[in-house]
Amino acid sequence: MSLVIGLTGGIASGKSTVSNMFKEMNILVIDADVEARLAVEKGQPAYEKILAEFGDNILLPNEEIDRQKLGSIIFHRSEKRQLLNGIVHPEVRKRMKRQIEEAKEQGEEIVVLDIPLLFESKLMYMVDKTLLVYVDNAIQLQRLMARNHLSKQEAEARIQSQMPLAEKVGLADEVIHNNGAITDTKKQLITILANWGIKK
Ligand SMILES: Nc1ncnc2c1ncn2[C@@H]1O[C@H](COP(=O)(O)OP(=O)(O)OP(=O)(O)O)[C@@H](O)[C@H]1O
Repeated sequence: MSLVIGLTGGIASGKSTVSNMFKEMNILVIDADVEARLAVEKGQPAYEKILAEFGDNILLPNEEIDRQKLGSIIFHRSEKRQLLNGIVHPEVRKRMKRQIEEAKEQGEEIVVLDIPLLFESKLMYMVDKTLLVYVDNAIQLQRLMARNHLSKQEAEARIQSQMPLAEKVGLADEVIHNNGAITDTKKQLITILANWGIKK
């Protein structure tokens, strides 16, 4: 069998926590955020395109793209954000597809794609099953404030800029409720995998 699982959630909902559980089970995880970083490295197709659009003042002294600077440029300018996404997203999709193919060739039966914006970017076609890591809003707020040292207001603003987790619940094949202890989260994961025919 071969199964591609799309893992998603919201900010600080517990995606990395669940992704680490997959890795501990020796299941390959492809991380969209990592691929997005690699896709804009010097020498990659997106690099020259970004320079052509944004100019070389977005470069660091080592000629790599200053992603923070780029982030601040696109933060308040949606047309620039769309332009950048139009360059980077197709490359990320290509990289992930290539890795899925390579993994299958090497006999991997299960591959996880960790994609924070799986539903927003409508990438469901890339996976066989979708798995959402859900937390209640109050816990999400607490964990985000603690992890990123944010005020309540800052954390709320970040959560509110995303598609509500409650809305994502309706789109996912399976949901892990990550409100409780990590051990409980792990149990839910094992049950879901068993439902999908995967024994770990
Ligand atoms: N069940 C849990 N109990 C207690 N703390 C948890 C639990 N799950 C996750 N956390 C903590 O909550 C924070 C957010 O979890 P994690 O980093 O896994 O989320 P994420 O969805 O990957 O976040 P992001 O997409 O924002 O990087 C982390 O500090 C993590 O250690």
